[in-house]
Amino acid sequence: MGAFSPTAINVLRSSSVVEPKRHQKCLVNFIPDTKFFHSLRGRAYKVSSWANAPMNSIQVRSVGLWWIRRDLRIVDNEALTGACRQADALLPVYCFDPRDIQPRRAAPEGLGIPKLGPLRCRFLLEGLADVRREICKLQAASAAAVPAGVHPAAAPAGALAAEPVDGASSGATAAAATRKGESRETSNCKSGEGPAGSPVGCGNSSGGSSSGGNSSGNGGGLVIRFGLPEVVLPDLLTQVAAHNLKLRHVCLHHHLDLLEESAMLEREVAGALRAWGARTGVRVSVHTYWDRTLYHPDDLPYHLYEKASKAITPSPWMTEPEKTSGDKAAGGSQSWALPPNADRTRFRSIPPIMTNFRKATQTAASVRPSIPAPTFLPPLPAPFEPAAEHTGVAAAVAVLTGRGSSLAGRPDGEDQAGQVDGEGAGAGAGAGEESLPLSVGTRHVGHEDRGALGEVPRTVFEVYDAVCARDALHRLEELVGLDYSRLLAPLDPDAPPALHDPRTAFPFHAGHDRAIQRLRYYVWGHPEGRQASGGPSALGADGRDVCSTGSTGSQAAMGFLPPPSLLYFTNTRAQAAGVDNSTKLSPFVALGCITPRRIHEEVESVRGAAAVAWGSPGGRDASGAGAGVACDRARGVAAQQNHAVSTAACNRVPDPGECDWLAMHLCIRDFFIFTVLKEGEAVLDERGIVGRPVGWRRDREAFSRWARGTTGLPFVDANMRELAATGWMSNRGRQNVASLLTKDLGLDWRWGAELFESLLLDCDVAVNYCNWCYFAGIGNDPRNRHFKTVTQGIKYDEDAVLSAAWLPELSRLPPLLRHQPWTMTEAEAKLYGVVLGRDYPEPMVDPADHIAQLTGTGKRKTKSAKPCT
Ligand SMILES: Cc1cc2nc3c(=O)[nH]c(=O)nc-3n(C[C@H](O)[C@H](O)[C@H](O)COP(=O)(O)OP(=O)(O)OC[C@H]3O[C@@H](n4cnc5c(N)ncnc54)[C@H](O)[C@@H]3O)c2cc1C
Repeated sequence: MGAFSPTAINVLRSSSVVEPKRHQKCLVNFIPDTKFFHSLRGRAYKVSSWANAPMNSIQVRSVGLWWIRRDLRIVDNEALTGACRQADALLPVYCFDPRDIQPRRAAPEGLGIPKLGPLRCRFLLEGLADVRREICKLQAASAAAVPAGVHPAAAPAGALAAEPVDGASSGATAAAATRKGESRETSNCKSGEGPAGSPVGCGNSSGGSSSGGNSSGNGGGLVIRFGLPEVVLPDLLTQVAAHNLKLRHVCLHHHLDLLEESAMLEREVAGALRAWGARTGVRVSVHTYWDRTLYHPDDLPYHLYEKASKAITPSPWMTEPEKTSGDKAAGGSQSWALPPNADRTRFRSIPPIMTNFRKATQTAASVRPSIPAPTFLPPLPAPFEPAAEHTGVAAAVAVLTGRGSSLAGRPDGEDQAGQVDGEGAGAGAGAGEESLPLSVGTRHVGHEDRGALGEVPRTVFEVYDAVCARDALHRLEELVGLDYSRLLAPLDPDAPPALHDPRTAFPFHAGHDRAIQRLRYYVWGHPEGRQASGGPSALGADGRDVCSTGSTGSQAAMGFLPPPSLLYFTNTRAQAAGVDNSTKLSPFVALGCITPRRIHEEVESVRGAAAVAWGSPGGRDASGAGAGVACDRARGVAAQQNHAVSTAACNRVPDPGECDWLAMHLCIRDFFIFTVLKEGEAVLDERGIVGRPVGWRRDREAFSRWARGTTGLPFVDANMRELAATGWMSNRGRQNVASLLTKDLGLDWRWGAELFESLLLDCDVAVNYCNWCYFAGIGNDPRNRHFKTVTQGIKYDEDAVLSAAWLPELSRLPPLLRHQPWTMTEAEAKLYGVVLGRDYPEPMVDPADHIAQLTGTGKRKTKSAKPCT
């Protein structure tokens, strides 16, 4: 008798009593044959054979739909936590939206290159594979934690209790037991995780056969689709509704993005889901969250800004936004009618000068604490739950009916065929039970029709093909002179991640754990965050490790653990080369692998330890003492924070000032984002934030030399080639190449911004376009940012490490000549075998304009730290 006990079978049989209002759910599943009946309100329904109902699935009444955007993490994710809170099932969905990948502007006005270039696309695929793995682990752990006989959604974490398959308690037990079995199987993926952290048997990203999944990737995880979210999401819900006939409530949870283009998309998605709800009678609600900044928009000290910016006249772009009935952001204290990305008036008082913003904000606002990952994930709803064709419930159905376990359900939310009175079942979106349209179709859903989760594409080229962006990719390749198919190996979930270019300053792969590892390495000196690949920092002309403060693996093995790089942050951040000269956290932040507030938390805990070590919250006391004596205390504080501080790290406890320096940069990032919220699309406009017309040149040839790194100015060229090949460029490099493009070549700054947008691993449209506006002189910063690029190179890449790594044609030259090859004498040219104009281009602009008198090294004075005794 399969998994059902005789009692359960009796319950099943007796359940077919027709009582529409109270036992709708029973009607759906247990009326023996198709028949018409009338509800208490007089509506007539046709109900299909119960054998066709989706009996092998746990029927859910509410679904939390987590629309994953730039929040590829399960820790500190309010959208995920919200979606889990009151749902029987959780449906995490990621959409490759063609609009995020295709060009921002078509040629010839724009560059016609993909917004999402291949390097960041690859980083995104890694991030997706990582979050999928994390979800999968948590799903497995949640299923394993559910006691037999309890629907997983009824387990802790506040999920609403959901009923198991109607009346079939032992059936539910069987289902739960099956889930347990599955979870055991899938939880193997934890221990079986390969060296790359790749999933094994967890619905792996290749979609290949694995112990926990099937070929459609139904071993758990998230749904991955190509298409417009406003179309994809309702379609998925239609599938869910077809298999969950008791579905009453769908709650969409997502983080907000920036700019009007995103606000519009979010409105469209909410509208499409509400329309779907109106058609199907399922109540739809929408909850939005904000995670883009360190400080939450609700917490900013607007009153202080008002004071600071009394004299400011609004820019010509500042118009009142149309008031719409936006969704109130969930999560407590939202006191605004519109979400932040749709309400520019709210940010009117954000000071135009960054220092004013930073000082007021850091003085008066506090950072919200991060939130942990949910301890429990509701299961995926049918038909996306792990394959259950052979589960106890399905087997019992087959036995009872004498038929196979083929399924039927609502084939399509729009199909109201069973509603013979023609009354719109969904007329009352948000209506209660009575308006739920009952099962109508008799379409048999075979195995091949089960919801496939979808796979993480193995190559970036699959992504471009799927969204018709191959031509755009070719244009990019032509522009930068690279063939990305040679640079980017496919993602292999069963192998360690492909090696980066050994010259890269960003030798990291996406993922939350990797972001945390990097953060802890940087601020605490945790050795596991040290990367094997040293980047150009290891390539100093004299063999010296110029910027990196880390140790090699063998040094670590000998007990020489690295001091935290944070110790040197103020000194090294401005440097143009090196892995550890700066945190390298921006790509993780941009993709949402980690939040700025999580970084801030770690920095604050270091500050706690540092303040103790230095004997004062402000850092070193006047005598310069205070370090060594307090190392033990520092260790104690760190231990309380669950950090093992290495002896070497303890010997070099950072001055709290270093912590301030890092926190300040996170605040600078906020400034750009809030400026964009204030100024809106103006940051994308040719005339920029201040609305100033400038006659930008549109010389393709000149732009192409800049993009390929053949301007003849080695510091600029090395940076541009590094960007094209690795997706990374230091802040120093970005400033110099932007200055050359806008101030010396006078080329349209938006071309530069578009190329950066496509190539940067850390591209954030607000930060990128705002920075470009500033360099183009059309931001609202009064400073004229015109750089002497040759001098800058000598100052911030003293040993010409970058040119050595990226300009092989100059690598034979000594550092000073690598910075200024045009100064070679004939004898030197002969000696080194380099002819300007043949091996390396003549400078596009007069190099004399790029040389200033050097006034120092440009490096801050290194603070000495006393070792522990
Ligand atoms: C023309 C131009 C374009 C830029 N485009 C981007 C972009 O698309 N995305 C992006 O994140 N940064 C951008 N930046 C800012 C800056 O270059 C990078 O944030 C920084 O280089 C990232 O390296 P890091 O993580 O090691 O930063 P660190 O120096 O270690 O700083 C820590 C964090 O502070 C923030 N931060 C530091 N400097 C800045 C800054 N100038 N502006 C904003 N945030 C900052 C970042 O989140 C960074 O991760 C741009 C700068 C310029 C000049």
